[in-house]
Amino acid sequence: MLAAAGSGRCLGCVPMSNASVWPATASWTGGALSLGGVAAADLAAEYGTPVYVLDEADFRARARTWQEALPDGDVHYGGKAFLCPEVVRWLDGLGLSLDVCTGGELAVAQAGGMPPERVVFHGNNKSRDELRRAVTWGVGCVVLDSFTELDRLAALAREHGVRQRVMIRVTPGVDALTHRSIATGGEDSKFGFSLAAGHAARAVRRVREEDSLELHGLHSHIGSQILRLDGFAQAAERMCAFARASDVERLDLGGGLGIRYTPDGQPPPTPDELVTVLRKHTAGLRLSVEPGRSIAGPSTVALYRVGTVKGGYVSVDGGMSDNPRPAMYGAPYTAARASGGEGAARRRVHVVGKHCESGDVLVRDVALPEDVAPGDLLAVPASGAYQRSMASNYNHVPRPPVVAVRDGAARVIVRRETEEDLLRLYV
Ligand SMILES: Cc1ncc(COP(=O)(O)O)c(C=O)c1O
Ligand SMILES: N[C@@H](CCCC[NH3+])C(=O)O
Repeated sequence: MLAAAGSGRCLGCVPMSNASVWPATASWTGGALSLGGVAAADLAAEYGTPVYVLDEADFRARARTWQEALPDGDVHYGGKAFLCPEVVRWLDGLGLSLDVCTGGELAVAQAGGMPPERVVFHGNNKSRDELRRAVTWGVGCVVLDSFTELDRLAALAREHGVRQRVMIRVTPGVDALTHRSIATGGEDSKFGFSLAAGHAARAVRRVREEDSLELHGLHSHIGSQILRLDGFAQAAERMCAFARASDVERLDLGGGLGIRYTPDGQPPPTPDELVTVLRKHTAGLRLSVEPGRSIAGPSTVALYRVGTVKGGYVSVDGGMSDNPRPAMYGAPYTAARASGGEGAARRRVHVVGKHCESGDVLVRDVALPEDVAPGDLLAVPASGAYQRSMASNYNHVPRPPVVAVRDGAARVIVRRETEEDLLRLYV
């Protein structure tokens, strides 16, 4: 465990807000970054690089902001953004519920001791085995995504003598104005039951015919990294009308609120602003939401060590294996030197990874100190969502650890993968 950053001087502390790309406890002294009261340079020396540094206070504060925005509803954290047993324990302590979408995420929820009744199980292709595990563990709710699954779950619940609570995932036919790979509410989608085609209404009827299923509510999720409220409002209006027509009292309107990745990026609406829009249409209904990125994303900074500098290319010791988002979605990021040395003139460079393709760019066209050099530490903020959770072993690169920082102390909550871990997989 690391001790507090030496200087104790906090220059330019960045308050937690939707306008900043740095976590709540980030501070800069002489161009050197500290997080949670621990110097980035010390974190890199102790835990190596690349490393994800998670500001626990920031994560917790964002979770609480959602709870405060919806005091008469339920907040289910979208575990796909980032999950590990320690985070499950934080969520449990805070009183949040947890959305999981695979057997693996279910296993992490169990390992972290989440009460099963606060777990919601999503997914468009849950296997019989996954459903059995959910039913026998006693998950609070399964979100049905197809008629095949409806039959499968009804039979399993009957077999186990359980009346399983379910929600029906509805495709509201809404364009969320986000990258097409992460838009999920449009008519042509692999997710859910179409509202327009009447499949959602048929699913409601079918669930009500099954003694082993209890209709708990309706669900929609229109996509992710959404920065405008129009799509949410449209979905809320349609879902609310459908809920009233179907005599259903609970509505889960999913996650999807975007975050800011770069200082000049569009600031996202706050949870409060989003809930206000949802509430306009859903008065009288019990509402739940499933934020993932907007809690985990801003909490974490990725630290990399510069290995080579060649013209406009600054190569670091990670890349698309620890952050596939730029390559997959053209996602913008920013970077800053974290190891000190303010005031130098700047030049525009690309921060690139160590993988064997040209698309392995972590940050495109960013201004870094002109004298950026091998050995420098670079920090990439807004790295908490869909990075460690989507990391791969491309080129047999082991995945980085996650280190939580808080009140001047650091501790590993996900250990670094090793080459031995990878070699153990092979026969
Ligand atoms: C069903 C469901 N709920 C919640 C989320 C979390 O979304 P976000 O991380 O964008 O808040 C997702 C992912 O987009 C999802 O598919
Ligand atoms: N993986 C996507 C988000 C997926 C949302 C999950 N339903 C991203 O990195 O932006």
